[in-house]
Amino acid sequence: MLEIANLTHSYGEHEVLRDLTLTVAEGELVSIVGPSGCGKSTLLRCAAGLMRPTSGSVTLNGQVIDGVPDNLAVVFQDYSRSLFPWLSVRDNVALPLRRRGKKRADRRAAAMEALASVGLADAGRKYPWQLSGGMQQRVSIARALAYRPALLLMDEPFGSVDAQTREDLEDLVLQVHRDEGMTILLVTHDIDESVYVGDRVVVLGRNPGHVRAEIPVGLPTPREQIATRAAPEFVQLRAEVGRLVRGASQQQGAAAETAAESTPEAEATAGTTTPDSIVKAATKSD
Ligand SMILES: Nc1ncnc2c1ncn2[C@@H]1O[C@H](COP(=O)(O)OP(=O)(O)OP(=O)(O)O)[C@@H](O)[C@H]1O
Repeated sequence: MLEIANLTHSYGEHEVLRDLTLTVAEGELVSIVGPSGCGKSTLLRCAAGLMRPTSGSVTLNGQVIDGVPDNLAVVFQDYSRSLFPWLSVRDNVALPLRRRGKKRADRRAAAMEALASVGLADAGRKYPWQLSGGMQQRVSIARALAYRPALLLMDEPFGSVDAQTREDLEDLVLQVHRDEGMTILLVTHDIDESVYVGDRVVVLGRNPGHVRAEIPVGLPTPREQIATRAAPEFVQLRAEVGRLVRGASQQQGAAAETAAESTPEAEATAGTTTPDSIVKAATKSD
């Protein structure tokens, strides 16, 4: 389904990813974790076709990605910049469906169905700014779900919501993954979350970013927030991933740290998306 081969990316002189190879099978949910600045968002932007890698390739179902493909959706952490404030919630969700060639009434019906699946059946006529942060992120997720992408990319999608909403959204993503067989690549800072939602956890090392380890998560499904997290297998996996991420953080000495320091401009966009890419992602289906 998704094949990332020998991907290298540099911002100017700063090499962020080197020779990274990763395959995601159809219907798989892969979590990506790694120390801050190891290039997780850069990897996702390259996979989304929002950014061209310096070298290497990304192919989706055998097609080289060279621009944002039609059958892909992206959910970013920064929901406040990815919804259009002048469109109702329903129209925000319906907008990308134009690209699917659906009629207006069908687009709206699909949007309402997706909103209902994220518990926002009554919010369709509201505007994004009338909703809480967690609700706005659910709208972003509904928009991605309504589009029924072959591949869903999520960059820290639950990073800005409260703990309870975060758990609800994790379970929603698991449900969609299970019911629709959707292929998902999810970047997170949260080690527990990477194990709880993942079929596989990919740990990135840094300076420059590379695949440090791939850990299959053999936990039974459906998963449940309290029982799954209390299971000895979960506790063991979490410890293993935690050790690998900590090891990756300590991998490089102070010199490498300094070399990896980025410009203020780069920091302004690190871990999120540029305004351009947000607009492109949000309007890619227009
Ligand atoms: N547009 C850009 N221009 C220049 N440098 C950038 C740009 N975007 C990111 N960087 C730099 O590339 C490195 C990797 O950034 P990236 O956001 O991909 O890492 P990350 O693993 O997602 O980080 P975090 O976990 O902190 O969100 C960082 O040093 C960052 O400052």
